[in-house]
Amino acid sequence: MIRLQQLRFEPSPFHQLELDLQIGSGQYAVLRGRSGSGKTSLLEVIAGLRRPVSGRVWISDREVTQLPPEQRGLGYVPQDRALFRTLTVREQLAFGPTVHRWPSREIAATVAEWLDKLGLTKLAQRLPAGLSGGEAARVALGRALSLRPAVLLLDEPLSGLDDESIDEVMPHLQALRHSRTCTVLHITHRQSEVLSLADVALQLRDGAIHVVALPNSATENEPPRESPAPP
Ligand SMILES: Nc1ncnc2c1ncn2[C@@H]1O[C@H](COP(=O)(O)OP(=O)(O)OP(=O)(O)O)[C@@H](O)[C@H]1O
Repeated sequence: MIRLQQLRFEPSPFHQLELDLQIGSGQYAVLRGRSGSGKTSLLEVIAGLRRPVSGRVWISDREVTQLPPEQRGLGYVPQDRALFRTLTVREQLAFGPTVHRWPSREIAATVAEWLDKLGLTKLAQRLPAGLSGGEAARVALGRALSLRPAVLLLDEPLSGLDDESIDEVMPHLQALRHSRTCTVLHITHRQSEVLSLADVALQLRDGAIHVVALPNSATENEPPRESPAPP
């Protein structure tokens, strides 16, 4: 669950806004907004990388507004993916659990699980420089998921990918949606990603987060289990 209460943040003009939002546990929310509307800044506030001017951030029934990023229980895939240049694919996935001092057997098991789920096992020894765009996107996803976060923040996870690479990554995002194992907030410019993935479609516009109606095709089999609070 992600809950934002009367959230105001820098840079200007966003410090004049008060954003309210609730995304229910296990829901996959897709947020659109014009370039420069503040989507990345909002994700950074939720992740703890940018301090809000005022307001509160809740993750899974726990207020995290004052907590550093690593104590918030979330995974974050930044827009540029920011893979570690000198770490292999296996080491990227092991990074979070290692920093959090998981037992080595548990680290090995979770890394093996995510390498397998994301189709990365054969690439485990590769460095990021040797990866295609679709492979790098899957590694960034695996690095964020290996800590089993309650909340996953995805900043344009398919940006810069050609159609074939999108087809390669999309099934993993859809599997994540259907697994209901974590609450996802996914930023995009593309309506196609809303239609393929969203339980909840949101738009950042005129200083507020609006809930956008989804065509039946996106929800016909699986209606959202909980509606976000009205903005
Ligand atoms: N550290 C900063 N200092 C000053 N201005 C900033 C800073 N970071 C972002 N901005 C500005 O805030 C505005 C919102 O940026 P942000 O990256 O959050 O928008 P966005 O909706 O994610 O855009 P895009 O879709 O193009 O990625 C932009 O005008 C940007 O130039």
